[in-house]
Amino acid sequence: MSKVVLSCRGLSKIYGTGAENVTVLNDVSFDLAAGESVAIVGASGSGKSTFLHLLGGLDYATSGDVLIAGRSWTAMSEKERGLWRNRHMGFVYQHHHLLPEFTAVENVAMPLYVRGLPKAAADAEAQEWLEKVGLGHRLLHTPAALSGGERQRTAIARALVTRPSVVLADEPTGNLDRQTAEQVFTLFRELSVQSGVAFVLVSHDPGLAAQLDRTMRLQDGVLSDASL
Ligand SMILES: Nc1ncnc2c1ncn2[C@@H]1O[C@H](COP(=O)(O)OP(=O)(O)OP(=O)(O)O)[C@@H](O)[C@H]1O
Repeated sequence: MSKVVLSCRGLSKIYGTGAENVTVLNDVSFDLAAGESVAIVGASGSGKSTFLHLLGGLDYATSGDVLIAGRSWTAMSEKERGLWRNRHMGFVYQHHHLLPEFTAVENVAMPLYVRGLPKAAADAEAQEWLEKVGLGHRLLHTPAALSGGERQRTAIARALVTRPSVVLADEPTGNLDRQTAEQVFTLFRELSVQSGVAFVLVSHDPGLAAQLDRTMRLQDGVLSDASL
């Protein structure tokens, strides 16, 4: 059995209090092995983004816990969470979240600067990743001078440059046209497989979900295997 890199145990999330409350996650338990990929599907409002935020330690569960590489988010301070995310996790969202005043290389190198890597070494790593996503000819462009697909490829390079254990992706190609979305997603999946990164994808697109190892459905607060 391969190593578990992400484990959630009895995870619940209730928004609001009293009669107004909404139970979005109800006692969810789930393990992800190193290098494994899973798609989370579910109707709009079923709690997919909430779940992803909790997996990334970006929000607080009402009860239960998430462990990343063996460490629990609830046992960490905000500062420790930031360091642990930088060490173990990559994130890609529907919107690229690139910093507008920095070049593609600097955007990709940003998590390495945060780690304290000297700029020249970080930029060299970032350049390698931009070449892997087919943007070796766009190194010094700022986000405004990149196409939508190029921005998402830059965001993918930034998520993988730290060689994380887990990547969380929330509709990573949701803003792209169908053909570009498929190309960008296939590249993302292939690079994750090559790097041995575990992958959690939230997507409305069954075609993308089908490319991953497993599909799980979130419905009425319960996470279940969608193939059953
Ligand atoms: N801060 C909040 N306070 C109260 N309710 C919230 C909050 N954030 C989300 N919700 C509710 O929790 C439920 C789940 O929201 P979430 O965004 O996780 O769903 P989703 O499955 O990602 O939806 P979509 O596919 O439309 O993006 C929704 O009913 C939403 O209204």
